Amino acid sequence: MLIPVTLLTGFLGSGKSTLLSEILRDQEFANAAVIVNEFGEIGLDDFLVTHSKEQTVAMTTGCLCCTIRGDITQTLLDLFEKRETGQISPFNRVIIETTGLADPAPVIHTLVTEPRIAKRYMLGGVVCTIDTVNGLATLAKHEECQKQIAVADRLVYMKTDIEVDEAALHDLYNEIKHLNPLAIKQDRHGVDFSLSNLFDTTLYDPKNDHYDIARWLNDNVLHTHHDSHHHNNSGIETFSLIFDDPLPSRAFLLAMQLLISNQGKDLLRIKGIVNLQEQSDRPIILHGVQHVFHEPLELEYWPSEDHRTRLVFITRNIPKQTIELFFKTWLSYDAEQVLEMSR
Ligand SMILES: Nc1nc2c(ncn2[C@@H]2O[C@H](COP(=O)(O)OP(=O)(O)OP(=O)(O)O)[C@@H](O)[C@H]2O)c(=O)[nH]1
Repeated sequence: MLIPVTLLTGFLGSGKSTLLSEILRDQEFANAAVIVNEFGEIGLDDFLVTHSKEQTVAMTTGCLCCTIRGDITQTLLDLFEKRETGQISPFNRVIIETTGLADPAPVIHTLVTEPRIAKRYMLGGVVCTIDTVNGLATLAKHEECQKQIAVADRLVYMKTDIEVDEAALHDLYNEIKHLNPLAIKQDRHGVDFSLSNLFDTTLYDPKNDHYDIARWLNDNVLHTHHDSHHHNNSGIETFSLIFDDPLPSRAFLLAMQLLISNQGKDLLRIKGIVNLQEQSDRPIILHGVQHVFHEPLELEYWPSEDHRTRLVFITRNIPKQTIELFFKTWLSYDAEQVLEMSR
């Protein structure tokens, strides 16, 4: 059983620590281990220190972007080791709070690509807090904030108990909907706010013991409201591609590889389920963040009646038409042409 790791992101002062201490006060998350990247300052909530001391690791080695990959690997391995040897209580999940300025991508890369980590942990999702009081201004000024929002699975609107200009709030919600229509959004002070909904956003649904593609892709948002072609100044957009017929494996996988190696940094996130001609009864699950891809997962069976290939993209400055045309071109080649081009 892999231990899920949830990344808690959000801009400086947006409420990450506040949300985290709330999580740790909840009985349901009593067995969570916490890693805090402090960026050279001590900001741990008192509660957190007293209640889950031995399971809280503070990393103060500097800028997350530069040091995180080595650090996070070592920290996660140490935690696991201590868990195995009984030095700390057997945590069942890990929450990593990143610094406000950090790009979540390096942490996700580490989780997915470092083999010792991938054997013990899995990405349980990315949660991003949003400061509804200062959000619009921050979004306009900081590209990394837009990116944090774009790659998140769950967004939490914080500080909604503070009165702000209705029109500004409306603009903020709109802006966020365009940056990330797929993420499930919650109002921290809303009546139906639920901490449990922030976790376990993976394909496998442990409650019902099956793969839940619809929940994972959450792409019905795109189909019902049309794809988000709205261009704001961030250039970030979300769209899905659907292929009705099974795809030729070689052409498809090569196209995917080319796309990732050439456009990787602007493919903020790709998720999908793929029907390949050669193995049409066993779908392939794709999951990537920028130029890093999980080893494609092969399912034994189709989780639902829908056997179409469905790919969801969150891109920056790559319009849907470009990707669509790219696949169309590749998939139109016959096997021999593809073989020729892959040499
Ligand atoms: N009224 C109100 N205040 C909040 C809420 N969330 C956070 N705050 C306050 O906002 C300030 C910043 O919150 P933190 O939780 O420290 O934010 P952070 O994202 O961890 O900040 P950094 O660690 O600096 O990146 C604190 O003074 C919090 O008490 C909220 O929902 N309502």
